[in-house]
Amino acid sequence: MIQFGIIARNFSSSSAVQSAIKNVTVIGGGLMGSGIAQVSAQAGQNVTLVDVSSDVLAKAQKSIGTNLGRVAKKVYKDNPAEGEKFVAESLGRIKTLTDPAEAAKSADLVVEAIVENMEVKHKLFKQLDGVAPSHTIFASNTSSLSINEIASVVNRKDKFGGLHFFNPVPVMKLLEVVRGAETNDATYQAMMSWGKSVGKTCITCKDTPGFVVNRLLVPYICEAIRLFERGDASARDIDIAMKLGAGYPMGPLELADYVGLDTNKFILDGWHKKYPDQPLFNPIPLLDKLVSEGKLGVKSGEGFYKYDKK
Ligand SMILES: C[C@H](O)CC(=O)SCCNC(=O)CCNC(=O)[C@H](O)C(C)(C)COP(=O)(O)OP(=O)(O)OC[C@H]1O[C@@H](n2cnc3c(N)ncnc32)[C@H](O)[C@@H]1OP(=O)(O)O
Ligand SMILES: NC(=O)c1ccc[n+]([C@@H]2O[C@H](COP(=O)([O-])OP(=O)(O)OC[C@H]3O[C@@H](n4cnc5c(N)ncnc54)[C@H](O)[C@@H]3O)[C@@H](O)[C@H]2O)c1
Repeated sequence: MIQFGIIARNFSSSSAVQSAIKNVTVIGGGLMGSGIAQVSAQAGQNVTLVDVSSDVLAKAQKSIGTNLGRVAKKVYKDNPAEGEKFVAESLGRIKTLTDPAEAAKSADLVVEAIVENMEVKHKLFKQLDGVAPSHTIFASNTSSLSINEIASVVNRKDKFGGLHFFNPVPVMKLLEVVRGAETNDATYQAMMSWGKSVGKTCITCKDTPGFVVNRLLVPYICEAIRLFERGDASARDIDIAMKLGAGYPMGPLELADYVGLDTNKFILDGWHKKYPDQPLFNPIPLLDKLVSEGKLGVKSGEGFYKYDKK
């Protein structure tokens, strides 16, 4: 029910926050990009969703339609015709393209949600910097990479920041707004208002590893894996403990499976390489083993638990 509140706020005219940003280009049509496109379109913005794969774009449009339907069913439960109109209009605001450069030409804001790889992100932003209008703000949804390092390849460093959403995007209420070393006040303010306009509660973060949430969440998940690895408690009991004893919606091992064990490992390895003296970032043999066996969590059908393959 709490989730419902925030979804409704996305497009309720009485509480909607206005943003000067009207045209948003979301690059990467996977799990996060499709969610970011959805909440933007729900909030009345013109969205261009870009992916290198047209199959991914078709899948994204389908899942956005399904998720908008979920929203409509709840918000317009007494007025199904209005609900259908809401879904059709929101979907109508999303166009899809496979060429990021073309999509950036008309953007006020570009939100990048592509693969978590510095080189690939650099290549993309370098290309976009040459074609996007000078007023266009660039933002990355990176989970664990440095915003300053991503921004290092563009000229518009003052118009570059982080917009870190959480999975599932339509449900999770937080947006971390990351100020890089050179992000100027106007860009920061524009990112904050845009975040509010898409229904999120925004917090301000510095460009430190994991910002706020992942800096706390990743070591917490890792400690749970280590606890399980030592044989101190079963996976089920660890998860029950944190749900019933600490009020978390998911236990840490369920959450690790949900986020993806490969993603957890990628973040940990990256931080370990950069900060070898921080014991919280040390590699975890059990995590390495599960990933090497292809046990990546929900998406692969098995991690700490078994799942029906999607
Ligand atoms: C690693 C990265 O950088 C950062 C991250 O993203 S870290 C991960 C952050 N995410 C979390 O911590 C998630 C923790 N888990 C949760 O909050 C909840 O378990 C959950 C929201 C995922 C699911 O909630 P749960 O009550 O178990 O399931 P369910 O009843 O199916 O869903 C609750 C609501 O969310 C909606 N929902 C669930 N999954 C959804 C999805 N993928 N898309 C859209 N809506 C969804 C449901 O429709 C339902 O809406 P309602 O309450 O209005 O009816
Ligand atoms: N999954 C999460 O829980 C989560 C949460 C917050 C932030 N993030 C971050 O968001 C980003 C995306 O994560 P995701 O889980 O959505 O990944 P994903 O694999 O679901 O989607 C990434 C998409 O980007 C596309 N892509 C790759 N290179 C591209 C390019 N050059 N141009 C256009 N499209 C390209 C891929 O085809 C793929 O569809 C990553 O930086 C990740 O760290 C992920």
